[in-house]
Amino acid sequence: MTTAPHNKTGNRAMPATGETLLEVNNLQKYFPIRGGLLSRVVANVKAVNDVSFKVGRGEVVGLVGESGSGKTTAGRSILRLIEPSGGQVLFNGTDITKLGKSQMRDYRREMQIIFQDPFASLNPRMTVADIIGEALQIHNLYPGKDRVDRISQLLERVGLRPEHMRRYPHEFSGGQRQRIGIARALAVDPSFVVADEPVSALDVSIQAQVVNLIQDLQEELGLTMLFIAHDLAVVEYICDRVIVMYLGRVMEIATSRELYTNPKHPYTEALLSAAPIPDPAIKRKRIILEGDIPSPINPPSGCVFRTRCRYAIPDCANIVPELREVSPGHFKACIRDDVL
Ligand SMILES: Nc1ncnc2c1ncn2[C@@H]1O[C@H](COP(=O)(O)OP(=O)(O)OP(=O)(O)O)[C@@H](O)[C@H]1O
Repeated sequence: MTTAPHNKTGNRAMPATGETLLEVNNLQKYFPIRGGLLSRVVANVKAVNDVSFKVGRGEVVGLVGESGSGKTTAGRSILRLIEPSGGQVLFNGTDITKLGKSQMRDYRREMQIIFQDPFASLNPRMTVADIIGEALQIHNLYPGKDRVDRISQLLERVGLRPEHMRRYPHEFSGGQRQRIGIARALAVDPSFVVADEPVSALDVSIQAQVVNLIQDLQEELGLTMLFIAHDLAVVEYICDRVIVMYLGRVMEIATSRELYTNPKHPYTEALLSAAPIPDPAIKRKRIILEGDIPSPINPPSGCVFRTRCRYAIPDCANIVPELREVSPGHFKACIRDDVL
């Protein structure tokens, strides 16, 4: 999306209830790299490294960062679509990383995902009714004729027609497929949804429609959402608060408004400087981030961003900066307070 439409609701600093639904503590996901004849672990890709944050009930929190910063891995680890290597994921106060398969079932219903790629994420051999109905069947919801009614309702709610349920994914455009993916995620009435770059694979001309649909559904159903994106304009529009990630770590957390008007981390400053600004009255100097994101196999010592940071000082190589609150609700992981 090149320009962000006006936020209809205004950014809410805190969820309406102020109650925490999701609490992520020191989440880690390492992918082992094996080598040699015995296929031993020779290194680890530290995709998510010590990530902590909270999401309030009804809140929409953005997770942003360049490609490779660990956003998708974090989202999937939280849902246990992949197993975290360490840390806690408290959902409604229960650490779901400790649950067995059957106990996890009830939580799976509560926690759903909208995938990034609507072409890869829908089984081409299943009809739309089977795709949307699969989770209903697993969880024994809306049995018998109610199931068809439920699927019809969901299709209409996402802007498709009930008769579409007999068709196959290849008969739909990218935007329509993502609508099917949204209907699938919402079928079981989840309270929490991870939207993993839900529009980035879509044609620019239809991205705003799908973002608007997600926002309308979020408000209507009171969903709690983790909205993953690398496009800051989308995040500013839809999110209450934003978490900025870089190389597996959290760099900054703030309300959307605060983050956009008053970034406190050099990485956020650089990301924002590269984003298009819908308001011509706001001027930003473009900061070029030199080089590529380093390898998560062997991340820089100290602050992982220091090798690309224009404010780095020698201490940044030695100190892993803690995420600390620099003003109410505004957190940053940077040892320098004198630059931003
Ligand atoms: N299964 C895997 N095995 C090994 N490394 C992986 C695996 N999945 C992801 N990674 C690595 O983990 C790091 C984080 O990847 P991830 O996809 O979570 O980042 P991202 O911020 O979501 O990026 P993108 O926007 O491109 O999806 C990358 O370096 C990636 O190569």
